[in-house]
Amino acid sequence: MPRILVVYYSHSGNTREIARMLQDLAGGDVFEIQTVTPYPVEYSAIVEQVRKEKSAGFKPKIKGGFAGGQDYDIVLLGSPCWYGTIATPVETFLSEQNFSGKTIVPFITHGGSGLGSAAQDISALQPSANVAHGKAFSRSSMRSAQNQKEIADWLASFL
Ligand SMILES: Cc1cc2nc3c(=O)[nH]c(=O)nc-3n(C[C@H](O)[C@H](O)[C@H](O)COP(=O)(O)O)c2cc1C
Repeated sequence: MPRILVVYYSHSGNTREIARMLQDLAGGDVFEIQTVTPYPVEYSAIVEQVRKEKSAGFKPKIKGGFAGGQDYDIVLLGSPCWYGTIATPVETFLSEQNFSGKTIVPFITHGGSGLGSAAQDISALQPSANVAHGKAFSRSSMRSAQNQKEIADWLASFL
């Protein structure tokens, strides 16, 4: 049985919900990435703040507490889609960890963009990991029973 880590960042709860479903089905450990300074709750405020941060190349500081990158075989890595890719706190996390030789499977919740460039951008930050294509979850349909079956089938395809 592979050793599984579910690690994710979630601002408004969607990615957290998928992370919980994955952990229920696949088992393993869970780690939630949290920023030191929380982002504003209001949607237009966070969208504007992140837009400015990205154009300035700013990476938010995250809370510590995870040091076990080499303890797992499969890392299910969850993020909201922010501007067509993984959220900046996930970029910070990846830039601080070592998942070389490990398999990273992205799962992304989004409002219409799908996976965007998540897999390529994760590979750029963890060049020695095997990064799978991953799975996108639309925030409007992620709670459907159909989706729950899809999640179980998707996990069964690589576990
Ligand atoms: C800063 C920011 C940027 C976003 N950019 C995109 C985007 O480029 N494409 C998209 O489909 N959704 C985008 N969204 C919507 C989120 O991906 C979507 O609501 C996601 O499910 C939120 O996940 P969470 O509840 O785990 O934070 C953006 C949301 C935020 C806050």
